[in-house]
Amino acid sequence: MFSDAAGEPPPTDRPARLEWALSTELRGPGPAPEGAPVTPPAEDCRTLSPMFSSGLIERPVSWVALAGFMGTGKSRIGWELSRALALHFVDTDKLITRVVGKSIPEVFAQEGEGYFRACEHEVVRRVTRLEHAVISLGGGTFINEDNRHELLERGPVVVLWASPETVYQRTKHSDRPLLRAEDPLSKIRTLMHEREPVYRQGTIHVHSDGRPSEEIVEEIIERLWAWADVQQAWADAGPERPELGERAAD
Ligand SMILES: Nc1ncnc2c1ncn2[C@@H]1O[C@H](COP(=O)(O)OP(=O)(O)OP(=O)(O)O)[C@@H](O)[C@H]1O
Ligand SMILES: O=C(O)C1=C[C@@H](O)[C@@H](O)[C@H](O)C1
Ligand SMILES: [Mg+2]
Repeated sequence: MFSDAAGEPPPTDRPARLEWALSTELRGPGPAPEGAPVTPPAEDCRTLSPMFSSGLIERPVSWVALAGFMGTGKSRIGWELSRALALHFVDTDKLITRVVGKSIPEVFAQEGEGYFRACEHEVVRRVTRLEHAVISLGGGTFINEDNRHELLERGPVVVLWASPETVYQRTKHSDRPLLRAEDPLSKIRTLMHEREPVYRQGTIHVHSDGRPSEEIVEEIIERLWAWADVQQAWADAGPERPELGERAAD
């Protein structure tokens, strides 16, 4: 279960295991997440083109993270965005399951949510050091203040939004420990309401309700170009530039 593509067993201590999981994750795109198109773009085989870090591919950013509530599409859209931008793809939930060697429901049940959140923080520290990557976060990752600060310092964070009803439809057949309830739709509404002010602190906000993934990816790329243009204008303006706290394209 834990051998990588080369058949090597993973290391047993956690930091080395995290490095191992990151390096295998970065080796290539791996399988598409649930629901994503089965056939990747023609130029994308198991590994990215050597052009991807050479400056020959025009893209608005070389690092971006996706945040938002469960079921808003971070994993699926992140993977498709990474293919469109020819960037590596890291899904932090998936990375944690690889490092810990348990599914997320198992981690929550056997190790506790606190342990999961500690893993999440460690993973954020590592993924913010990566280059050429699209990072799909877990639904709660951006809620932690330290994580949020580190992510926003690193680059743009695109927040995906969907209505509680859409989230319910997209998650009802899967096991998300925080949505296990007699009335999952009410649980979604309550948790979303609590988290909404925090998600609003993202850089760019994109709605995913009733929209095909291609359209969402296209909008994200357009908004990232607009954001990058503003960053460039600030950089060109030199020391007289406006406050860097201001954010574009929302
Ligand atoms: N735009 C979309 N249209 C239709 N289905 C979608 C769309 N985006 C995502 N989905 C589907 O919704 C389900 C949940 O999506 P996904 O796993 O990407 O959400 P997530 O935000 O990563 O959730 P989590 O926070 O729990 O990891 C998947 O089956 C996915 O294929
Ligand atoms: O919103 C959350 O807190 C979570 C979302 C999922 O992505 C997983 O990270 C886990 O189920 C917790
Ligand atoms: Mg996900």
